[in-house]
Amino acid sequence: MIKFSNVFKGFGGRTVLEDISFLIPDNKITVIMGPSGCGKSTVLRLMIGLMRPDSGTIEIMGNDITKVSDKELFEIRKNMGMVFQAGALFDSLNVIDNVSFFLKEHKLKSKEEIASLSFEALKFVGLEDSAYLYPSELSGGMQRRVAIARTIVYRPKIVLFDEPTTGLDPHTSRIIEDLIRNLREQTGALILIVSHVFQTAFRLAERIIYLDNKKILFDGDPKDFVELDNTFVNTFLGPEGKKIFFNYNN
Ligand SMILES: Nc1ncnc2c1ncn2[C@@H]1O[C@H](COP(=O)(O)OP(=O)(O)OP(=O)(O)O)[C@@H](O)[C@H]1O
Repeated sequence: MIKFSNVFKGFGGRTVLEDISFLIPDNKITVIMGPSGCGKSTVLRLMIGLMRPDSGTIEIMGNDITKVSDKELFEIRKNMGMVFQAGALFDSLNVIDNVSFFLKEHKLKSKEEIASLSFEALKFVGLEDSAYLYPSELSGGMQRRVAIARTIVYRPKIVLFDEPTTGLDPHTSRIIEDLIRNLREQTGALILIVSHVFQTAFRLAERIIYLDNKKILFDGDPKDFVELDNTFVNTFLGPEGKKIFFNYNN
């Protein structure tokens, strides 16, 4: 469970998040949506402790991370995985070494266990035959799949995705979306996705949090979201967004 309570965050005197509160349960795929610049990435960065709020509390699995030491934060973060938008792979390492990097770096398992867990993660994303290729030899979609394998290899209980399908073609986006759904089904992990791609949001979301104008304007069922008559939401979705939702849900 992730819980934000009365969180404020600003940069250089400009407020980006104003009195944000929400609770993300373990058993649902939650998607945070909102226009560019509304603070979605800031929410993710606060969640993994990369930055601290100006005020308010952020609980991760019952621990308020705004009050813990760096060492305690590191322990809590072992339960969290973040799949970055651009994949952020190490170009000088092949696929399997990218996937096993974190486990090796922190000496979390024996050599044999690391090898077996890494191949298992690669198999999950369907790339076991690409283990010895380098990132430059992979398509954009394959790079994102490696990034997912690299995150799930240490079995985090919470997996955060920053724009997982932005810039991908519809077919590749579907592969990534199916992987995210399988991940939830097979591991029961809490999945939180930040996305402004309507297709991805509406195919995956069991719950939507909509952020705009510094506030949470909606938190609930996707069906209620598209039916909401709110000026900000109407502008964001437009007739096209609503059409996409009803295409996926009828
Ligand atoms: N480290 C920082 N220093 C100064 N301003 C920042 C910083 N991080 C974010 N901001 C500002 O905060 C606002 C929200 O940024 P953020 O990246 O969280 O938005 P976003 O919703 O993720 O946008 P996008 O969808 O375009 O990625 C923006 O105006 C951005 O310029």
